[in-house]
Amino acid sequence: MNPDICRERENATFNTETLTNMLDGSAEKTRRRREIESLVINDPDFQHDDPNFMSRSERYDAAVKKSSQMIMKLRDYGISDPEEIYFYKRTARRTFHEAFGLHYTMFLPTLYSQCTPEQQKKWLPLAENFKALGTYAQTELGHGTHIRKLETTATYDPSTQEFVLNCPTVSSIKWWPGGLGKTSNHAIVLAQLYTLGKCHGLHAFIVPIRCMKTHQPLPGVTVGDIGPKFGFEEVDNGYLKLENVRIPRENMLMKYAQVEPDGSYLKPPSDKLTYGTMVFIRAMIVGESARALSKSCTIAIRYSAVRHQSELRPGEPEPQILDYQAQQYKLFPLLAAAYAFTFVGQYMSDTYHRITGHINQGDFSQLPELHALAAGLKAFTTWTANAGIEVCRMACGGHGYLCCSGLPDIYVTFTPTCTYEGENTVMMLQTARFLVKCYRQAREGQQLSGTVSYLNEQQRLQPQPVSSRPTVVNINDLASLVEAYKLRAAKLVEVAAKSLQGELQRSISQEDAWNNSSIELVRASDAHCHYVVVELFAAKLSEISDTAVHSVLNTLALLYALHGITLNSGDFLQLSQITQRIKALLVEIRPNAVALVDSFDYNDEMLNSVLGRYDGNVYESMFEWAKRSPLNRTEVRSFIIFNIIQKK
Ligand SMILES: CCCCCCCCCCCCCCCC(=O)SCCNC(=O)CCNC(=O)[C@H](O)C(C)(C)COP(=O)(O)OP(=O)(O)OC[C@H]1O[C@@H](n2cnc3c(N)ncnc32)[C@H](O)[C@@H]1OP(=O)(O)O
Ligand SMILES: Cc1cc2nc3c(=O)[nH]c(=O)nc-3n(C[C@H](O)[C@H](O)[C@H](O)COP(=O)(O)OP(=O)(O)OC[C@H]3O[C@@H](n4cnc5c(N)ncnc54)[C@H](O)[C@@H]3O)c2cc1C
Repeated sequence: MNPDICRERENATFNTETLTNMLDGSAEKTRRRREIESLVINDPDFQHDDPNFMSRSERYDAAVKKSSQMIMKLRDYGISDPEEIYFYKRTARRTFHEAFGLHYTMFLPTLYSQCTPEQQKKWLPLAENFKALGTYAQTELGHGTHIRKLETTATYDPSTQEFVLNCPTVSSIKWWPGGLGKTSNHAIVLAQLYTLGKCHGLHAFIVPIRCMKTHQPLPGVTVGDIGPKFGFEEVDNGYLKLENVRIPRENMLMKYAQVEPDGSYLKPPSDKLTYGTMVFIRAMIVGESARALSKSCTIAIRYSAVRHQSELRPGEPEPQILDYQAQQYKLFPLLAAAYAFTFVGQYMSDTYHRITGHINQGDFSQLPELHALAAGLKAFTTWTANAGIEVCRMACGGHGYLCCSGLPDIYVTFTPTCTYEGENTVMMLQTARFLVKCYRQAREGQQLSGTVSYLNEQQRLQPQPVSSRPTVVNINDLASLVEAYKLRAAKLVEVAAKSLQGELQRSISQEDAWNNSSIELVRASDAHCHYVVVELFAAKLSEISDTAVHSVLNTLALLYALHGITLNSGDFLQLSQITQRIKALLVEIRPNAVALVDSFDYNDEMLNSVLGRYDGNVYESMFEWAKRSPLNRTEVRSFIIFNIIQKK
């Protein structure tokens, strides 16, 4: 064990196991999670070479094999709890996505949430036993964001009681769905529904695309892989062109909307229920932001504890780079964000399941807030985590740029979260749409609830416009900082609403006024989400009984909130002493930095990083890893070229 990293652990002021248990929910949950992870770690079937030593085709084949092995093994172990399945798969896939990922994350959830009981009876056994292997095909070459303009059509033919599916143009070819290219034999296809000559907008259909016996594409189906990407090399994101493909009427997901045998259309309680799977994934992505950022912090902070470089004081030994204030200022606010997002991810998941429970009982009243919250927090946390992973990589110097550091793989796997499941700017504008509506309701005296109730407070404090009120912040008191973030959010929502109002008074259209206020609208959503994160972090602290853990997390929460103020100082009165306070907090956090990342409890296999190894023996393992590179399998490779050059 590296002596530096041993010393770091000896210096901690709290018990990492206590914090790990808190993050898991209990000591028993920690035990069970580790037990499940050890099933993977100790399984020779999952000991394979680094995918970075493989070609794209080899990586895809290995991913399919791993997905298949996981299915068999989970069955053999009798593991069926969704959270335990997630622990098992997360350990097995390490930093990469799995070939059957979309089947689990979107195809199955869509069947669960949008099939009638009769349809579930038919499709769930097929899908849960992987006979029907599916994906979620919504995006087309011409449209990803603007789904109301998707062009694929499903036209009902009452004479045969079938839908006829077509991609009428090049731009209507389905493009991007994960697992579509080579893996899936079915797809949930989002298409414009036409019946009795009328278009009823986007609806979801189960479309067989490959033969379940031969896996060959079915008649009328052109399908394939879209080619190499920035990352996601294990995933066969694909294209799908449908030409007069006929499916039975029963293949339209009819829990909310129906087409009768004669072609008559029965509309849903809300036309946004078709969008439900997207809200689910957005909500879950918030937790993924926390995991990607906490892994990156674990790697960068452990490495910073064992890396010695440069000279702090002449003549003294090279210090640990973690002792540089600049290094701390890079990493510790990200560590704080990783904890903040861990708590927000738990809150978002709980809120999603609570509200969808009400929706399943027919109460749709909280759907707009769920959509706005999931959209905003997905954008806010992925943008922060995405940038943070890069900071962690660069904080590791040259070795961070090696694949064996784990950081490039974490980055290229995580970065599309800012785009897929709703491009982040578009998501922030969706949240702004909800905030402006709530602001107007508050001004009319309506009582708001949930995360926007602060907009009522702002009205009671009239007539002073929020923007004129001084932001007096007690920089040592988290409650005071929460208030500052609340005031900032209220102020920026008011600024955005007034910008819209001003544009409208210039008698331009609502749409143009909206577009001309987009900067203020996105800033208002960002401020709202930032307030929600700080508020939730503070609320979580009130649940912690262990004084040592409470103290270290309180320090992180203060750092997160104060650092956020310095990043947005234009919105707060730049309090000069904040920088000094931040420096003092960095010093406070320094002895606990390694223990704080240890508490995330990532085992080396899942971290997949020679820099972030628990034992800190980075150089030895880097050298061993490099020697395994395929290029090193022969001592001399292109001697023919050398000979040609030498002959010249
Ligand atoms: C097992 C688990 C593991 C988890 C582990 C996680 C890891 C996960 C790995 C996954 C691996 C890759 C997975 C990528 C998979 C894709 O990327 S799938 C494709 C994703 N595509 C998108 O997200 C498209 C984004 N675009 C949209 O959602 C819509 O076009 C927009 C932007 C919301 C606009 O929709 P629109 O119909 O034009 O609506 P708009 O006119 O803006 O608003 C109309 C009203 O509808 C409301 N509305 C809009 N959308 C919604 C909605 N969804 N709900 C409710 N209301 C809504 C608006 O709020 C508005 O309400 P009001 O203000 O009128 O009251
Ligand atoms: C790795 C990966 C996996 C994916 N998996 C799937 C999948 O499984 N299934 C599936 O259906 N799709 C999938 N997608 C597609 C993904 O959902 C879309 O790429 C995403 O919704 C963004 O849409 P777009 O590509 O059309 O971007 P665009 O909307 O064209 O974005 C381009 C720019 O236009 C801006 N813009 C667009 N509209 C507005 C607006 N109204 N106001 C202001 N700015 C705007 C955006 O902010 C952005 O800056 C995947 C994508 C990736 C990268």
